[in-house]
Amino acid sequence: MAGDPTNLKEIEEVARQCLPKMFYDFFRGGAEDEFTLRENVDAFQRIRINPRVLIDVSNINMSSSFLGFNLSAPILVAPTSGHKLAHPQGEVATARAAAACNTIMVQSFSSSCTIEEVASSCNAVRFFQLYVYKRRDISALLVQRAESCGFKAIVLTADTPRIGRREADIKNKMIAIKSSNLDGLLSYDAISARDGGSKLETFANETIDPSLCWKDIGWLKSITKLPILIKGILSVEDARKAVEVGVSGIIVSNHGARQLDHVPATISVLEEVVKGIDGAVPVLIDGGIRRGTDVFKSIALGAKAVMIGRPIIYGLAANGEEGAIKVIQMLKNELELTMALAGCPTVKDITRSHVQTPTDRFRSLL
Ligand SMILES: Cc1cc2nc3c(=O)[nH]c(=O)nc-3n(C[C@H](O)[C@H](O)[C@H](O)COP(=O)(O)O)c2cc1C
Ligand SMILES: CC(C)CC(=O)C(=O)O
Repeated sequence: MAGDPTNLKEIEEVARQCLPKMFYDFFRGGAEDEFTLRENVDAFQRIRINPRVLIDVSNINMSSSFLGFNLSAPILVAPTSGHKLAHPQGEVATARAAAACNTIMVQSFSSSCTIEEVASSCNAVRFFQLYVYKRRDISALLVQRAESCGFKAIVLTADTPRIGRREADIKNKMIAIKSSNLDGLLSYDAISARDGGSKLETFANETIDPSLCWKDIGWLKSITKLPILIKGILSVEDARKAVEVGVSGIIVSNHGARQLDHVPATISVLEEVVKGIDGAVPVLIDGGIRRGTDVFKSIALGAKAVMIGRPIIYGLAANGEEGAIKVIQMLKNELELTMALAGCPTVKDITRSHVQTPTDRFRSLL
């Protein structure tokens, strides 16, 4: 890879140089002032690791599982739209990278490659992320296609009744990402012909159903047998509701800070969400995970595993499937070293006492 990057930040820089400005800005950007975008990363840096010594760390085992599926490490690929804007092979390259690393990819509803193309590209466990459209028949059809193509879970994104205000996309007049999944079902022509603003925003707001609410989980359950995860939970109240309606897992996420600015960094609410549901279902987290130490901190605060969004796209842009593999491998290598240096030979050995949060420091002063 150009410049031989040694960390995810440097891969982002290679990607920036490869990508047209409109697409780099779309991938990188957050909502409005990007306060939460910075917080997602900064909040990890306010957490300290408490290492333990004189523990045999000659063998580090990062293997983990989620919903009964084995993972080589507790790191999954988050759903992100439009991978062909990053690389001509799009999500097929991403899926192969996830498979090569023995992890799970969540394919976006707004993917450039179809559900069927991704399913036939490799033999790996895949989940499907769902947006519920005003045209429920379209969303139902995509769920059925995913189920018949062997996807193993539906990830319902709950934080996008409308798209957040992403000012770079507005300035750049961002195109509406063409999702092949919608070929023959919806036309982009009317939107492409419009002037001004982000066409992605116009398209999303015209299609996504803002009336989606808790009772609709019943509808989703009626059309699929797959386990359902809810993505976009930031409060204990909503996490409890998700458990009440019978989901199989929760994803603490603020959509990579692309929806509502000034919501908390995901890592700062993880622990209360996990405690609030008392282990009823497993909890994943995404947002700002850029180092193996971030994965370690997330596990210590109760996540079953993490998901990564932008870094995968940057890897793809920099070097296709190999680039995405490099991203996952880098994080895995960093996690492995972190576990060794912190005295944790297995993922189960990572406990709450291995980290110190700002709240812990405040309490110790009282
Ligand atoms: C370019 C981009 C596209 C995204 N597309 C989707 C999407 O289609 N569906 C979804 O649920 N989340 C989407 N997300 C949010 C991610 O799933 C994830 O929550 C976020 O990227 C995690 O933060 P990180 O990028 O800091 O790792 C997208 C994020 C980015 C950056
Ligand atoms: C089509 C969009 C809503 C995709 C998305 O989730 C994002 O860009 O964050």
